[in-house]
Amino acid sequence: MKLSPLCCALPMYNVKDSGIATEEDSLDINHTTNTQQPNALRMNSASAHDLRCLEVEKEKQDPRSPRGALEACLTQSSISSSSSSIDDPPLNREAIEDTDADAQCKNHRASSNWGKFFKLWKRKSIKRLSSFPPLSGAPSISKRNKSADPHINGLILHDIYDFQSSLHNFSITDIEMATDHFNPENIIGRGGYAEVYQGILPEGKLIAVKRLTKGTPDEQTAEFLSELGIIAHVDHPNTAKFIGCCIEGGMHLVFRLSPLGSLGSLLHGRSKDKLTWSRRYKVALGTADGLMYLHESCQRRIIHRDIKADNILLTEDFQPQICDFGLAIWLPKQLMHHNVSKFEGTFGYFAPEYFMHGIVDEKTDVFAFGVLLLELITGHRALDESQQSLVLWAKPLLDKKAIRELVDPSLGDEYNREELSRLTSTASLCIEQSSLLRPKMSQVVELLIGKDGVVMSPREAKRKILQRTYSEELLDSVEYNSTKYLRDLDRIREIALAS
Ligand SMILES: Nc1ncnc2c1ncn2[C@@H]1O[C@H](COP(=O)(O)OP(=O)(O)OP(=O)(O)O)[C@@H](O)[C@H]1O
Repeated sequence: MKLSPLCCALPMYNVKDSGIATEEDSLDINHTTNTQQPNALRMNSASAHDLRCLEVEKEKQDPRSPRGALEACLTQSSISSSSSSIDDPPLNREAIEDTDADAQCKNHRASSNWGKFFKLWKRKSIKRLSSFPPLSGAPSISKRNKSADPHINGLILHDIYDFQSSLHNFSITDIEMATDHFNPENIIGRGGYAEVYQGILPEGKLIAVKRLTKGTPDEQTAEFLSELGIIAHVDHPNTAKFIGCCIEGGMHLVFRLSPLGSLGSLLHGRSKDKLTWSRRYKVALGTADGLMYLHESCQRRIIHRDIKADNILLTEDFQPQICDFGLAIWLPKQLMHHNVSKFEGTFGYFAPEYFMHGIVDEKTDVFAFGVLLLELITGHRALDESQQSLVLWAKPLLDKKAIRELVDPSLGDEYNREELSRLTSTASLCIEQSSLLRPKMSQVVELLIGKDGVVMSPREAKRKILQRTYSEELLDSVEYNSTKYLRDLDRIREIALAS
C-alpha cells in the first residue's frame, strides 16, 4: 500500500522531549500544511510555516541544494536577460499561484524566482537548460561561495552556467507526438502521483513520460520540483536516466524508457521466469551500487525514502535503475538524520525508527533495501494480499538459517548457493530493528560481493559495524520487537485509512 504524501500525519512520540535535535522539513518541499493533521500538529503549523519560509530562504543561498541550484540559475538568467525583461510575457501565475492566505508566504512567492523558472521553461526560444551544476568535477561551490566578493561569486556562477546540460525542455506538442496524444494504450505505469506513458521521439529514442496527475496544481508543482531538484543532479548507471521535462499542459518528467519495466511488475507478474537467479543477483548488486552512490558519492547525501521493487526499473540486460525521486531528500552532512512529521512511502518497507520517531536517514533506505533483497530471494511481496509483512515472515527463517524455506519455489534448485547465502545474511543485517546494527550501503556492497572471499556471519558483521549515533543510542534503548512492530504497522495503517 502506497501512502500519499499528505494523507497521513505521523503520530508524534515527542522526539523533541527525548533530546533528539529535530528539524522542520527543510529539504522536502512536499511538506505543505496538512489540513488533516491532528490538533497538536495543526496548532504548530503557523510557526512551522514561518520556519519553512526561513528555511526556503536559506536553501536559496545554498547553490548545492535543489532549490539553490535552480535559484542560482534564475538569478543568472535574469542578469543575462535583463535588457529584454520589458518584453517578457507575464509570469505563469497559474502554475505557481497559491491559494494560501498566508501573507508572509505570498510575499516570499512574489519575490521568489520560482515564477521565473516556469517562465523560462515555457519560453520556446530556450530549448536547453544550462542551469544545473555539473554532476561531478564541479567547482567547490560551498568553499568559494563563502567569499563576499561579488566578482568571485560571479566567476562561480559562470562556472556553473558554462556547464552544458543535456536536459531538454520539451513542448507539449513534442510530448503529444511522442505518446500519440497520451493514448491510454501507451500507459506503462501508474503510481501514487503520476501516470507514465511510453513514447518515441522523432529521432527514434524511446522515452517514458511521467505525467503528474494527482493532487492540486500546487501539490503537483511541489512534487515536480522536488523530483526535478534531485534527479537533475543524479548520474549513475543504476539510476533512471532523466532526459528533460515539459511544463505545458501540466507537469511532465521525461526519462529514457526502461524496456522491461519495473522489477515489481516482473517479479510479481507473468514474466517471473525471466528473473533467473543470476539476474536477481545482478539486480541486487546494481541496486546496492546505485544506493551507495546516492548515500555516499553524490555531492550531497541523498536519501531516497521509497526504495521498493516498483521503483527499480530494468534495462534490456537487467541492469537495475533506481527511479521515482519524488520523496527523496538531500541531507546536510552535519545532520545525523531528518525528522518528518508525516508518513510518506510504502507499507512493508518502513524501518521501525520511522514508525517510532519519524527518523529518516541512510539506514531507513538500508532497511527498505533489505526488504527488497527478501523480495528477490523469496519472490514474495513486501506486504501480501492479506497485509502480512514479509519481514515478519522471513525473520524467524533467517534466524534459524532455513534458507531452503526462504528461497522462491519458482527457482527450483537453480541458484548459486554462495550468492544466496550472501544475500540472505545481508538481508538479515539490513532489516535489523536497531538501525545501529544495519550496515552502510558501502558495507552492503562488500557483503554482497563477498569481498576477499569472506562471507561475514551476521554476528561478525555486527561487531564490525558498531558505530553509535545519538539517535541510534536512543533507538537501541527502546525495546523493539516483532509485536511492537506489528502494532505500529496496524496503527499507522488505521491512521492512513482513516484520513
Ligand atoms: N523510465 C521508465 N521506463 C519504464 N517504465 C517506467 C519508467 N518510469 C516509470 N515507469 C513505470 O511507471 C511506474 C510508476 O512510476 P513512478 O514510480 O515514477 O511514479 P510515481 O507516481 O512517483 O509512483 P509512486 O506511487 O511509487 O511514488 C513504475 O513503477 C514503472 O512501472
